Amino acid sequence: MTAQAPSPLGQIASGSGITAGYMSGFGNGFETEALPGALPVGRNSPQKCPYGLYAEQISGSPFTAPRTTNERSWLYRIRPTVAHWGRFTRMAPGLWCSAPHPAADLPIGPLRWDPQEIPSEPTSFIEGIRTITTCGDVSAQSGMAAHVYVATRSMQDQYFYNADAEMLIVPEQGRLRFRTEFGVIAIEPGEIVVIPRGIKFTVELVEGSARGYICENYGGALTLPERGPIGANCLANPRDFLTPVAAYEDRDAAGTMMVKWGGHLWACDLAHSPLDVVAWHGNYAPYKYDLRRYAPVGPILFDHADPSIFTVLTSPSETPGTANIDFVLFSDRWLVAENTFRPPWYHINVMSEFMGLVYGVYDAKTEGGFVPGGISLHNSMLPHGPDVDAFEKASNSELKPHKLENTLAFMFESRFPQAVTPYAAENGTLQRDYGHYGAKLAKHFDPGRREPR
Ligand SMILES: O=C(O)Cc1cc(O)ccc1O
Ligand SMILES: [Fe+2]
Repeated sequence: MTAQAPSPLGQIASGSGITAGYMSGFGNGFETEALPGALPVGRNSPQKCPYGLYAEQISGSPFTAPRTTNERSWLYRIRPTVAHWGRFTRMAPGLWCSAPHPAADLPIGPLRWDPQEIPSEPTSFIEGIRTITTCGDVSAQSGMAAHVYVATRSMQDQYFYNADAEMLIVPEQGRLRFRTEFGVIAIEPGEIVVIPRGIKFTVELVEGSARGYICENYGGALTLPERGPIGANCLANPRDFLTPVAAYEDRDAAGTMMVKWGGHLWACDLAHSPLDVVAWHGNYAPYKYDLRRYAPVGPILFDHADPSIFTVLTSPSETPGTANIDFVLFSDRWLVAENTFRPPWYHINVMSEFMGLVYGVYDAKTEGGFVPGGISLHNSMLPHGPDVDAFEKASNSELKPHKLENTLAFMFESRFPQAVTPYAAENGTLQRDYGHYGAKLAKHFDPGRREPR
């Protein structure tokens, strides 16, 4: 299980453009060092660590979790986290909310949003987090919040960690560089990054601005779904998940540490960078994944399979098969099913469905309403399905093999109903007439007409 990686020697420098190095595999026990010999051999806690480093363990699971879900890493760092600390004060509540949060006063029904606007004033990744929905309860470690982020500047001497949740980030516009305690992760639209709870990072913009989606997972760590009879290959393959090699900065400069804890943001002054981990080993670490490497499996003769067939990652709950969150992908694929209504069927789902679009057109909807950067929310047990144009097209077109191309939509699907934040309901991006698309579906019933079975 252990992957030995080539380590870049030396330190990371902000904006230096050094190529990020990665190790491959999902949930592996990795080991990596940015200075030769920085990792203690054969033990975790020697009396003195190499190079005068401090040893620190981060436990992502209870110590006693079964081996399959037991997560921890050992970090060898210039200062332990207690030294990257000060007197924290609560930051003003911005637009980042946690569950339970009061729901907007909206009638029940399908909801859809235009893209959130990218502000003209300087806005960092953390400042630009706008919560759209929340569900579950952050302090019960179950449920999630779905956010959009908008950013126009890099975080400068600002560091952050989320004690409440693991963060799954789905960029829609703009490349980002996550400088983390564990190393550097660079991502672009089409890729995702997952930062587990408690891991410190700062976010730099590579271009002028950025926008995307975040699933803040309060519950069980995201993991690969079982493949069952699909076998050992396809869907998201473990080797395509990439974890960074160790990279550190030894930098004594004034900065700010921000922590999200108990549903609030806290900040304190720092005198040195906390990204000071020279070497680490373990299986609790951030990772990235290129969604275009996802190998979809689907119906090859007739019918439309349940979208769970496109699950990339799942956050399990205590109830088998009942996910806290499923992260589901709708990407390029061939539609070949014969005598089949090929788009998603009309649907009422006990799970709630938050959808985003990175690029292209989503096949249940006519082009234009659900656009990249937009959102739809089909909440628990609320009906939804193709609009009238999509229905007519799919019911009448010739069923040749057809490729859905250059499309990337996704769903954060949760067992919990999602509460829309007052911000999302009132900021002007909610499409007021979306809820009525069903009324346009004509009656086709004719007792004298019978389609062949
Ligand atoms: O609502 C949606 O568009 C998501 C979805 C996709 C699909 O292929 C089947 C069911 C479903 O809910
Ligand atoms: Fe659905």
